[in-house]
Amino acid sequence: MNAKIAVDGVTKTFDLSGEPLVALDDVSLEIADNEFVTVVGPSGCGKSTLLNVLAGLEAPSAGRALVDGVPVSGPGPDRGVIFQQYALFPWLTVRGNVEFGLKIAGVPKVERRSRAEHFIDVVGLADFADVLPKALSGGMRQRCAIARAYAVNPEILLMDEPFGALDALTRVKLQDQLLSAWDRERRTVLFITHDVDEAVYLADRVVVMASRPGRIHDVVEVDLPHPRTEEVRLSAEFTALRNRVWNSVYHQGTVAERTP
Ligand SMILES: Nc1ncnc2c1ncn2[C@@H]1O[C@H](COP(=O)(O)OP(=O)(O)OP(=O)(O)O)[C@@H](O)[C@H]1O
Repeated sequence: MNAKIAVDGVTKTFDLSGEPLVALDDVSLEIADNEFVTVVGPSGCGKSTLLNVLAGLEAPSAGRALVDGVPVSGPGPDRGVIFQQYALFPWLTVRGNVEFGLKIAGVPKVERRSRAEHFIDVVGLADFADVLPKALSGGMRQRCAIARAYAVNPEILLMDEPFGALDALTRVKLQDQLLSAWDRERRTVLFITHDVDEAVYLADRVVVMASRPGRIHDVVEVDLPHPRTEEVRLSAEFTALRNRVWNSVYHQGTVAERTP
């Protein structure tokens, strides 16, 4: 595989009140250019730590994270990060928030405006461009955060449970919007979730992690067709994959015991 992202034997140990805590134990993973990979696993298995290492927010204790073959040494404009809590500036409008990253990147005003407009439209917020975040619903705020991340044109999107705080209906809508944005503007995506359905619906590949120590337990290829639609979501193929991932997440002991 021509890897866009490579995680090469990454171990991350934290100091927990004087005791070492192995959050990631010798984790290796390759993600191809424009691939959509989701990560699921029990609480505390190291999903966010893995994402933070790739974002350059945490340094590995051993091993390396590489982007285009270059070791990650800190955050960079090639990687857009979206967290569960939409970190919008409350004093800026939707347009102002989306333009902010472009301003920092030194993009001239006219281009800033047209790029922001384009991505606000992509996430379906055109009618709310001049509204402050306090007047938006949770789902709209998260769409604004996604537009902001997309606008700076990062090659990689690192998303840490971006829809975790939303109700089920909004979540499904945002999954569809994210996928249609991804169909139009392909990116390499690493997307963390607790939701097995979400993991399967969005992904080309689902990585299942296990805890204590945090490690990769299973990798499931998702060969469902694109565009993903309600028909795909309700198909027998989707259900079979979902059951497979569910068993891998919730019956890890059983699977491991069967492995010689
Ligand atoms: N800064 C830190 N200092 C000490 N321990 C940490 C730190 N960050 C994470 N940990 C520990 O590392 C382990 C993995 O945490 P991480 O947040 O990566 O898991 P997670 O799979 O994302 O969990 P969740 O699904 O609950 O968000 C946990 O046991 C956590 O307590």
